[in-house]
Amino acid sequence: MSPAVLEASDVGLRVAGRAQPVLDGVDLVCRPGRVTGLLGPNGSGKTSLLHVVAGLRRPGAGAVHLDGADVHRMPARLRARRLALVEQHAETTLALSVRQVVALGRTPHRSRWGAGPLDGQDARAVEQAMRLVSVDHLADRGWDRLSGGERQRTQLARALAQEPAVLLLDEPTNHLDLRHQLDFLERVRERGLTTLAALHDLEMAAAYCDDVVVLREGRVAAAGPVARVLTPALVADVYGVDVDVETHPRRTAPHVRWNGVLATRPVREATR
Ligand SMILES: Nc1ncnc2c1ncn2[C@@H]1O[C@H](COP(=O)(O)OP(=O)(O)OP(=O)(O)O)[C@@H](O)[C@H]1O
Repeated sequence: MSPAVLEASDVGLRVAGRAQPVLDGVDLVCRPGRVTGLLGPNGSGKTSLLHVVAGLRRPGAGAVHLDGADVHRMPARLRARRLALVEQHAETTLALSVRQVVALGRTPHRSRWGAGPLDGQDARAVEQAMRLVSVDHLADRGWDRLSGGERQRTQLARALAQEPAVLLLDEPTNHLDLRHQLDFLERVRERGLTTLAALHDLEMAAAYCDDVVVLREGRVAAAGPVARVLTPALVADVYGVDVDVETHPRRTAPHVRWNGVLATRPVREATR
């Protein structure tokens, strides 16, 4: 499926029992085929925004459009064909094999009565997705027996098997070792899908994102091309951390080197 434009405009979200909005006036544009990093401290609203953008949570204000169509008015099946979300925690006690978990990604493409074995394009998409993120050797293993990193890669394979136009990733590399982190983000980039990925690692964001959106307390603190936005001043202001942003000697992307927590500026926790 060709990459799409994903736009959120003036999105607001409130939850019962919390005085401050979780999201407030959030604007976001994810351009076709580009990787957009969603950054911000703990509790700044990244997961909530991904859930709104994925159509799982309805915003109290504003709207999300995918190629001009309102995501929250799309039939669920169509939305599931176009948007794939890889959640931060993929816990399950289901006794499914890795292949069966990846095959769940084909559900929105199959007929409602197609519960039997996959064939044709469905089977090809599952095998290709497992190969792409190197879980094909685990295909017959029980999903509940996998390590955290193997699970995370299996969830990416499920999302890729879905053949979406937009890939939404919530801290996709938090269980992965360094090699698999780099490999994972490389594979995501290679797919050329419109991607929105919540990331904590600023160095990874600098290396793999084209654009970033930085949230603070549910609002957009900065947005734009990574090299323009990810500056020492922004990181000091939003995270309360002293960093240098340099030209990497061997890569073209900027390189973020942290020096320590800024003593003079306590990190603001989101008001809970
Ligand atoms: N259903 C809810 N009920 C109450 N508070 C909520 C709810 N959903 C989100 N919040 C609050 O909204 C804020 C944003 O949460 P969210 O999980 O979106 O942040 P995040 O940026 O993804 O955080 P982290 O980096 O820690 O994963 C938090 O303070 C959270 O406690």
